[in-house]
Amino acid sequence: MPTEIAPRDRLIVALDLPGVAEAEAMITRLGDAVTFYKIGMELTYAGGLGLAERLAADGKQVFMDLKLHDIPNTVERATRQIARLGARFLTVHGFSQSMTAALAGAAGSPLELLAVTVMTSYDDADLAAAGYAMGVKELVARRAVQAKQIGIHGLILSPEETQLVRPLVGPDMQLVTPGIRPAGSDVGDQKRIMTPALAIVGGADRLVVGRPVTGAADPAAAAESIVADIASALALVGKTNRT
Ligand SMILES: O=C(O)c1cc(=O)[nH]c(=O)n1[C@@H]1O[C@H](COP(=O)(O)O)[C@@H](O)[C@H]1O
Repeated sequence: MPTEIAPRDRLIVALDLPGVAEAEAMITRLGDAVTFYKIGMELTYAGGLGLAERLAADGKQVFMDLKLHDIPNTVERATRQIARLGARFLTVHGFSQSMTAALAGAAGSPLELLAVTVMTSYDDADLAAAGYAMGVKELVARRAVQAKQIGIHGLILSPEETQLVRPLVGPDMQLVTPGIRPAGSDVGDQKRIMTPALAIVGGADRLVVGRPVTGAADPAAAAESIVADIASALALVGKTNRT
């Protein structure tokens, strides 16, 4: 059965910062406002693996966003190493070989895999330029179904596709959406975006938010505001208890 997720645990803050000292300072500023952190490529390449282990040991939930994609042997062995950190989530690009290999590497560990469908900075024109003969929605749907068939635990997609994808994958896959922009915040390089409340109303289980929190004058207040939006949106749709 799906378990309850508190509104606060639905906010994942992306620690896209240049070093461990900056990340630790941000974590201190955020305090109890944030329970779930994402460590991506920038911080990992700046020595962030130890921080991931410390955060997990301190009781925070950790999402390693390393977007694995390589030959199956490499993906499987890399996943096995990452599983030792104590993180909850790891991203893998939504290609069948990589998803299958990552699942093998995570076997026997509590690590849950999230398949990246189509980056939220991409639109139909970007896919066409990369040689794809289908648009964003079609490719997200195709990769979502493949991920489900392979046994992947959840998906990274934009909030624009959650309503399309949920019926394709059933109730148990976690739909995790970056591309979150509170009203009035800078869009930056994102192309498929939505506010926190609308993303939750549309069926996102968890929201990944970086710059609107870490770049705010008061990051803890920005996080609390998003958590409040999530709680209101959940109340609106009467959905407090599903994953
Ligand atoms: O895998 C991700 O987390 C991810 C996938 C995607 O399609 N788009 C996307 O923005 N992300 C990540 O989500 C975060 C979004 O950050 P902001 O745009 O600053 O809120 C960044 O850490 C991205 O690496």
